[in-house]
Amino acid sequence: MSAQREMKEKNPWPVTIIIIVIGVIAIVALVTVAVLQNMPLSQKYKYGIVLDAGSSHTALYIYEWPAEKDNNTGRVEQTHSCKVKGPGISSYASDPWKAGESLKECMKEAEMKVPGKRHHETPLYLGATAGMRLLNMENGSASDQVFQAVEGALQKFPFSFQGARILSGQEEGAFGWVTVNYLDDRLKQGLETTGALDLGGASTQISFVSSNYNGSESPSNSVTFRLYGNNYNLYTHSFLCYGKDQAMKLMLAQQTKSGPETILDPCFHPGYNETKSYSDLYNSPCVSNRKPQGAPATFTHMGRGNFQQCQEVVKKVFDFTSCKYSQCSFNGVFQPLLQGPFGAFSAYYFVMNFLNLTNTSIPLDAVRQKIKDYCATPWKQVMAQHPDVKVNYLQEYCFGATYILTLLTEGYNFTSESYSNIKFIKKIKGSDAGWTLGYMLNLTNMIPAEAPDTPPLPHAGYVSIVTLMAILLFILFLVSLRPLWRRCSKHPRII
Ligand SMILES: Nc1nc2c(ncn2[C@@H]2O[C@H](COP(=O)(O)OP(=O)(O)OP(=O)(O)O)[C@@H](O)[C@H]2O)c(=O)[nH]1
Ligand SMILES: [Ca+2]
Repeated sequence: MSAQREMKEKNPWPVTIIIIVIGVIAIVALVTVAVLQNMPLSQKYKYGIVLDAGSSHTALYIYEWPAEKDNNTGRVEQTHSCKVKGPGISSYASDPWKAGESLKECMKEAEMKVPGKRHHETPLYLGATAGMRLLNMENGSASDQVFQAVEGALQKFPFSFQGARILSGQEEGAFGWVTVNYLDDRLKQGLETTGALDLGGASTQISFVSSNYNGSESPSNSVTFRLYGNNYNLYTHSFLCYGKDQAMKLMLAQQTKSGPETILDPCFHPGYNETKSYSDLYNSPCVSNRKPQGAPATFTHMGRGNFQQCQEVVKKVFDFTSCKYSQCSFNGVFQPLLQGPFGAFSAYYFVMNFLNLTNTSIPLDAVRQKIKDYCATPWKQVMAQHPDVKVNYLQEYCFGATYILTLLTEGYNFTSESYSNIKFIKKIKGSDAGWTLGYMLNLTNMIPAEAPDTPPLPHAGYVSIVTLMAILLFILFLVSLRPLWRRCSKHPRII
């Protein structure tokens, strides 16, 4: 018995095994804690809603981003959009209450799409563009009443309403540029940026970074940003009255100067024949001062379908005569040298997509030929070929395409070479191109001025290093116990 006990006491292995077991448990516990602590929490999302109150219609966009990554990059995505039925809010000037009512259907949709528990913290913004700019110029109190009606309607929803306001042309252009470059991940990576071309119904914007522009030549066209640690000096200009619908009014005003009863319009298809009212045509501040005296109530709008002649009329809506700067686009507006790739959206896309002309590697001459053939197609044939396209859109593609080509080449000075730098786009990675996302990112401070600090190690690397260090420490600990074992085995203690 006593010999057996002596053997046990001489043998240090049971102690060693206990130490090893405790050590292994400690390592497992350490690694588990490290892994759990660093695991992303179950994904929770935050939301933001922006209403784009454009001249032709209003659209609602819902954006979503992971709750812990407000300050991070390239993570905000559009999850839903809703097109408000009816015209833009500026068209309700004589019945403002209806402007508010018109938004309710899309707002109810937003209530369903955003999880209930996030409603009260979800910011809701309404930004109005050129339609309201024109109404405000024409009749300030009517514009105030429309805003009152719209605000009243939006406040009834459970979101955090942040107000409704008119965006300046600079803001509209700059936020469109931010959207495009944010979605393309160009800002975070400090890559060459993409210019933005937006063609709305009542105004159009051009925004790009040009290395020979520092803002000094025409300060009103300059917007500076510091985003993710990079400085940007953006050139931007918004041409009020040069959106597709108002430009058409300018073009028709050219043709009705003398107050004729009939016009044979080269920008409309042969066989097109509609009676239109002079007061409707001249109802906007873009043309109201040009209304011919003593014109009849209506005119017959007939189509001729001649692209070259259409180009001639369209050119007349631009003023190329005066420029007090080193270089201009048109109407005496400064524009630096075009630079880099461009994304062209809204009506640029609608029109070019309809005509299968979104591929800009097609030579400009071939593009012109295609538009020429399309314009010359009889109206009856066009309608028969596109029975499911809204007639209001269908009748305007000939003018739309001619206007786009003229604006790009004669207006902004794109050449047959630089035309291929343009991409006609609708969406980027699932989000619509337009000013709304950039507007929300700005108002929620979601783009930091400085590049965010990133952890020096990726998650897997961090876990491996912690594990390795733990094992190493444990081995060191065992080694440090060795003299103790030796002593134990040389001088066994006998109880
Ligand atoms: N073909 C076609 N045209 C469209 C469509 N949606 C809008 N448009 C037209 O394209 C032009 C520009 O539309 P938007 O970009 O929505 O213009 P907006 O935002 O209302 O106007 P702004 O306030 O000037 O920005 C207008 O003439 C619209 O009537 C569409 O789905 N198809
Ligand atoms: Ca717009």
